[in-house]
Amino acid sequence: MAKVLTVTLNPALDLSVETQVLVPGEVNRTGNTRLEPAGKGINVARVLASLGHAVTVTGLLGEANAGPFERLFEVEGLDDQFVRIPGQNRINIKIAENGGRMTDLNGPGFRVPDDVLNRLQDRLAPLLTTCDAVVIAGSLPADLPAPAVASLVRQAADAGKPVWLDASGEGLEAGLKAGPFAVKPNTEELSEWLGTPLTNLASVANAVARLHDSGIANAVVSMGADGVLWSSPRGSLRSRVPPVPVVSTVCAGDTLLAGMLHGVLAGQPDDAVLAFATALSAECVRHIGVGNPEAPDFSSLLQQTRVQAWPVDNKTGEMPL
Ligand SMILES: Nc1ncnc2c1ncn2[C@@H]1O[C@H](COP(=O)(O)OP(=O)(O)OP(=O)(O)O)[C@@H](O)[C@H]1O
Ligand SMILES: O=P(O)(O)OC[C@@]1(O)O[C@H](CO)[C@@H](O)[C@@H]1O
Repeated sequence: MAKVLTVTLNPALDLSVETQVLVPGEVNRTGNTRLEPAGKGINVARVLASLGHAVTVTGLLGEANAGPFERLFEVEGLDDQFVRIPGQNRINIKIAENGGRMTDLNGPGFRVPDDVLNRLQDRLAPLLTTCDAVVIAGSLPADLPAPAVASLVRQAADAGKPVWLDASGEGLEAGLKAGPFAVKPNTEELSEWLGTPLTNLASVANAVARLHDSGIANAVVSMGADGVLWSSPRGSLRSRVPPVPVVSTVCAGDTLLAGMLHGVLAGQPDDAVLAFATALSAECVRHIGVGNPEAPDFSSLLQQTRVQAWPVDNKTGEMPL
């Protein structure tokens, strides 16, 4: 099994709430609620650890409410190398309505000290000597400038490690310029990066071609219920998800990324990598929290997941997602 380092610059306690249709401005009675330490890199780490990998988690962690995170790292066997900073980790609210609609309320995060990037890079340096891959995932705290993502991607790439990047907005734009090995935007994030709406598979493929033009070897585009498009130097594959009841789609992208990294590091064939990662992300949406590879019916989900080759240069036609 591999050694993976995940970087989370803006962790969050996720407050997940299941409810009927939300009526703004009214008292709404909820179903299940759960408060859990999260943030994209931490979610990826949990899935990778459950798949048997040795995972180190780093990034920035607010000291004021670090306790639940520290307990999670201990229980899940994650090596905690977070840089502590003053202040609170944000609380993000995830409202899952029983009709499948999700509403995310994500906070800006803590204020960071001036020397924080140097401290983080000092922490990363020895960790980069021993890991097989690096995941940099999630947003930046409000006052950490986006070029910080580029600095971290470059540091890991200069150490010879493949970087898997999952960022959005300015962080994505800056990070892409530093040449990560793989990037996992969803269609919304990719559309924002490109500055054009993505309405069909041909437009997604066009955006993916632009990622390749800018030097990115692996583009993994998550398209929600429409599955995944993975384009690499070996070609393009498109997966379709198995039918599942949807409770919460939060963490589905993180689960997908972890599943992809798991298969790639194991040297599995591309279609098997994508099928496994897609099935695991579909498992994830059936409940709150990250995907569970030990789900009793996981092999059935995997069997129902379809993967087909997709010609990325096919930019004609109005092929629906
Ligand atoms: N309704 C659904 N049914 C089955 N699978 C789904 C559904 N929604 C998402 N998935 C699976 O999860 C993957 C990731 O979902 P999505 O594109 O929403 O990621 P994301 O926006 O990055 O998620 P997040 O950032 O909340 O982790 C999809 O590509 C798909 O494989
Ligand atoms: O605000 P960001 O950092 O972009 O996203 C944070 C977040 O929405 O991502 C995870 C799901 O992918 C959640 O655990 C967390 O709340």
